[in-house]
Amino acid sequence: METGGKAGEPERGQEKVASRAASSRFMAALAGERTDIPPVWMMRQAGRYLPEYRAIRSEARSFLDFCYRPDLATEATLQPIRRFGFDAAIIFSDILVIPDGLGQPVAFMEGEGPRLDPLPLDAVGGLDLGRVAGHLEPVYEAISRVRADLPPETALIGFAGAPWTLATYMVAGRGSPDQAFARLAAYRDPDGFRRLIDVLVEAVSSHLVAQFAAGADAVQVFDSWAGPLDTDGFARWTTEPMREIVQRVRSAVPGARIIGFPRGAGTRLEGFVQQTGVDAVGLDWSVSLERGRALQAVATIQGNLDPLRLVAGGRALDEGVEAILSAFSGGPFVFNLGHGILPETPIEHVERMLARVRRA
Ligand SMILES: Cc1c2[nH]c(c1CCC(=O)O)Cc1[nH]c(c(CCC(=O)O)c1C)Cc1[nH]c(c(CCC(=O)O)c1C)Cc1[nH]c(c(C)c1CCC(=O)O)C2
Repeated sequence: METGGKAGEPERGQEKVASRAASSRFMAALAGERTDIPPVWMMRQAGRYLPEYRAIRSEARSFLDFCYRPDLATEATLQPIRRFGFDAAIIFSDILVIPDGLGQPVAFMEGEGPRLDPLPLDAVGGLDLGRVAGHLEPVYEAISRVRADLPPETALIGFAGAPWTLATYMVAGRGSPDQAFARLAAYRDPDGFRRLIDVLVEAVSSHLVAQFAAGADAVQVFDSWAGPLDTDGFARWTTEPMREIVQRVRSAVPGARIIGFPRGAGTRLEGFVQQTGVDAVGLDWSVSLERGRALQAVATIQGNLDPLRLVAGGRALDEGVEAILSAFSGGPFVFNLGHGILPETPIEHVERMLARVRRA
């Protein structure tokens, strides 16, 4: 592994958090090092494309019940590591455990995605921050078990949804492609919306700190719906809350490694990185290779293969992988998809991608 700091790098990596996977390729990349072979993992790497996941999925009454069963969550987290030997495991859970923990119950409808009773902004005071840590205890238990079972060179990633993305589900009660409902709510009642975001900043920060305490080596914050925000909204609801989360987590866990993933941020990525202080930034597949390379001067980048190339296989896959490797291998880089792996992805395509990334 080569070491070489990044240009313009502030005092990053001075105080290192005690990490079981401190010597791993993945942790080196998060520290700003260029590695000989890029570390690789996949968003949604545990899940329905794996027969062994489908086999244990029916053991739980519901998807959230599955997430809250440490035995099942541990097994699902380890499955893709055993099969593919990724450089990092990500704890099997969901971003919506936070609203569920705050007392806004979440249900997953087969084939329809999540459903919540929509939260009116004047009911934000009824959310119960005191409930979250106890409710999420099974997640921390699963993290401890996974860390104990993982090879030391495999990093364990904890995660949370970003406040804006969580808020979109909480106020609308479901997902939507443009988040019109949440954007309108934020325009009509910015003070009420701010109160919701403030509650979520606190819940997300505590959840991330607790995941580090349980054994996570790094964390990723998913802002899956950052894209539809306008310039002012992006600053208020994505960048500013993330800046505060980074600050809070690092004050509790010095040297904590944090990956931000503001999906759809486009031209706003540089500002996001500089203003939040994240160690690494996830790139969706719409981010050009040139922009990605420019970002490596300020942060480690992670991404950004179109998950449909992985479904297609063949030339589409090979060319996509090669283009990313040749553009990004000269700087700090974690190979990943630009969003989660799709359930219809053939396993042989994942093997082919890994062989190319590792030049095996
Ligand atoms: C928005 C969001 C959610 N969850 C998540 C996000 C952010 C990333 C993104 O944008 O996709 C994040 C998430 N969800 C899940 C993980 C596990 C770790 C991993 O392997 O990456 C992670 C990191 C498991 C899951 N979360 C979900 C599944 C599928 C449910 C099942 O297996 O029955 C899994 C494996 C369900 C889920 N969970 C969510 C939705 C919208 C859905 C339904 C859509 C779908 O089915 O893919 C909310």
